[in-house]
Amino acid sequence: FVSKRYGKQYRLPPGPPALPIIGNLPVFMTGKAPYRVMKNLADKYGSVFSLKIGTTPFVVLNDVDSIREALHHRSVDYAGRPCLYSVSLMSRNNCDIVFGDYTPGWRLHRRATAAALHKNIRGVGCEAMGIKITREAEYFTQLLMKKAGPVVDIENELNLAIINIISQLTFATRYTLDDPEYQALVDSNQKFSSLLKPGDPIDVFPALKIFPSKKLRLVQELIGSRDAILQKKYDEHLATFDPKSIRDITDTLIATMKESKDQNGNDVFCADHVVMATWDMFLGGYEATYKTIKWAIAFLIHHPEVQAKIQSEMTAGFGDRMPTWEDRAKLPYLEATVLETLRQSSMSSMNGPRRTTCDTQVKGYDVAKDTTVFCNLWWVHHDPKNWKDPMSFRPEHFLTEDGKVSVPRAFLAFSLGSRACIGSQLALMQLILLLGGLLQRFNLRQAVGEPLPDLEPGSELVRTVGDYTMCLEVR
Ligand code: HEM
Repeated sequence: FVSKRYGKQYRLPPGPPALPIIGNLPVFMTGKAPYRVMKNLADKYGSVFSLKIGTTPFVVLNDVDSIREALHHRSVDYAGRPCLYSVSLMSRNNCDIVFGDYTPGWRLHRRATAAALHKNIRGVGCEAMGIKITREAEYFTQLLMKKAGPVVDIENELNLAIINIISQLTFATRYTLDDPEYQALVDSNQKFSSLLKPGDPIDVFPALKIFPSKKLRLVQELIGSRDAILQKKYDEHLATFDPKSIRDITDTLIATMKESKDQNGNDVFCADHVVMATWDMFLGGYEATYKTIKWAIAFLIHHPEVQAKIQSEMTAGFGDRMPTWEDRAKLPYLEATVLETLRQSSMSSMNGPRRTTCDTQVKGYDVAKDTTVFCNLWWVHHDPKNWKDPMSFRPEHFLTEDGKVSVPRAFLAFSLGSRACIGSQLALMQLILLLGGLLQRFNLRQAVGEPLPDLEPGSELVRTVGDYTMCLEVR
């Protein structure tokens, strides 16, 4: 595993032999979930190993120490994103945060968007997000009251609650279930995430873009339907913008856009950056949170004893009213249940792909500039070296003996370093307040005559629990 370049010796991570042209692409074609395949390769080659997909080099990190070293201690070295052709189309040539590469312009964009998000969460010049989410939890449970019964599907109501939280934050707008704009927003978000598949031929061999393909047609259709909403919202905000009355994140970002100039007086933050940041709010804020709550409810149906503990905690803390963000300190068991859901589900199983921005190292191995790096968060969250009884759903993984919340260093659901999730606080607020509100009003039980939710997801990179129904018992 020692290679020589320009007379210098490099110690490269080991890995399976690669075929000409396609490299190790066949390892992704077994039908097995990629994070399981990576764990099996780690057993054979060690927790840091390398692969090639087409001609692109990949390094996969499978243990908490190497991930912390790379993403935290060498944060900037690992802060790039690989540029995928399909993604650059969707993100207006990488003008967004999630997919954009690590450049001075991107850093400004991320800083401005994170600042806008935190101002709106705290409620600087507008109502704080905690209040909005508690109110949304109230609407959510009122809609469910009409549906309670032995076999209930809550998908539509849950979708609506989360879209409404994100669209209040982003556009100061709420929807009803029958609003066509709401339906279009849900459809375009769900279809976009289904297009983000690793190893797609168009991304491995971008020269294929000259041939018509179903994927590219779908990407173009979805860009059209997404922009019909996001661009329209931006145009409306710009036309009515008043710096003395900031309504939401879009206004906060428009204010930043109007102020941002580089040393030569050129604009460095344009309309595309604002529109793509609003897309990021939906990509992260809606999709990830929706999928995690769906996981949480599935685990809770399997574990009525966990529901009972959360309900007693709420009764002891503040009676039978809806929980607020100020109640968080009184709800350690609920918070631990949310963290355990994030660990067990490991929705973002391999983290976002990173690109090395320079020649660097990890665990004593050399990693060349422009290597794509994946982190096997699923395995770190299930490795018995890190967790006692890792396959069981136990909120106690996140509690000290005296019942206080404690987050172990192997918990990486929101990633680490200069590209860590900017929405982790908002995500926790949504998860704690929506789940708390739901359990305050209902017991969640196995649907009568139906199986328990299936907790084994398919083989996709984004681990998603399948659809299920439940028995919703009013308390
Ligand atoms: C349960 C909910 C969520 C989970 C599990 C989650 C997890 C993650 C993960 C693993 C990353 C990848 C970071 C990396 O590449 O290292 C990420 C990135 C990101 N998340 Fe979240 N996230 C959630 C909710 C949110 C919310 C609510 C927002 C905003 C409203 C958000 C916005 C973002 C953005 C903008 C990025 C890109 C950061 C960058 O590339 O610099 N996320 N998230």
